[in-house]
Amino acid sequence: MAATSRGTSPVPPDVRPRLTVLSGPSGVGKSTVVAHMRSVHPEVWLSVSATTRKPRPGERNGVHYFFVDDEEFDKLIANGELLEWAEFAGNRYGTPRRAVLDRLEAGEPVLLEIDLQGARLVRQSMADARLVFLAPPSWEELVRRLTGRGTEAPEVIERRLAAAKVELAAEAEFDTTLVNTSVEDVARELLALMLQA
Ligand SMILES: Nc1nc2c(ncn2[C@@H]2O[C@H](COP(=O)(O)OP(=O)(O)O)[C@@H](O)[C@H]2O)c(=O)[nH]1
Ligand SMILES: Nc1ncnc2c1ncn2[C@@H]1O[C@H](COP(=O)(O)OP(=O)(O)O)[C@@H](O)[C@H]1O
Repeated sequence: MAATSRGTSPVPPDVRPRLTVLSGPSGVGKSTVVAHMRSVHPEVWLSVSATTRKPRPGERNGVHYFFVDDEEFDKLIANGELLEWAEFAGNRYGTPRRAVLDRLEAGEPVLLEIDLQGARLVRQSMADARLVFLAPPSWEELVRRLTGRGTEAPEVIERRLAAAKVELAAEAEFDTTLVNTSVEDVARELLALMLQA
């Protein structure tokens, strides 16, 4: 079982953890980097978003996302249960508010993996959040990764690449950029950032 008790937390006692937001274009490797970091440090907590997107093969409800329909998503918004939400490439995604605030109040580092619009909303509502941009080594490599993943139809890939152009242009809004050349290196750097005061 994953270690979750405070005793196994990687947070040094004198550090007050902040909210870290990891963003970057579709296909850059956000999920891969986060999965690697959590395989090495299972005690690091990652917010699980709600989405109206259909699950991909292997994705599990409550683990990768909370998969909901449009009506349920409307209710989450109406009840104020989302810290932020955005529409991305035809689906809606949102961060459940309560779980994030509980973790921060408990003094644990919190990681959100969300899109550019969500990152901007978090910056507005939580001024001390740390925004980390995950960049591809090159545009060609981003196209290769998104296409090579093989999870989206060609027209969905086109929408995501169009969104990627917008996202890449927003890099300067972030506090830090990490270039995803080596998954292991980036995962280590991301954890180090999360544990910084
Ligand atoms: N604003 C916002 N974006 C999210 C949330 N959860 C996931 N996303 C983003 O939605 C986009 C699409 O996610 P997904 O369909 O899983 O595709 P993938 O990230 O390319 O594998 C990505 O940029 C995610 O980071 C959320 O709760 N809020
Ligand atoms: N550093 C890397 N080098 C090579 N391929 C990578 C790297 N990081 C991720 N990938 C691959 O790129 C594809 C997209 O990664 P994924 O984590 O799904 O991206 P995102 O979550 O940002 O959409 C996957 O096939 C993944 O295996």
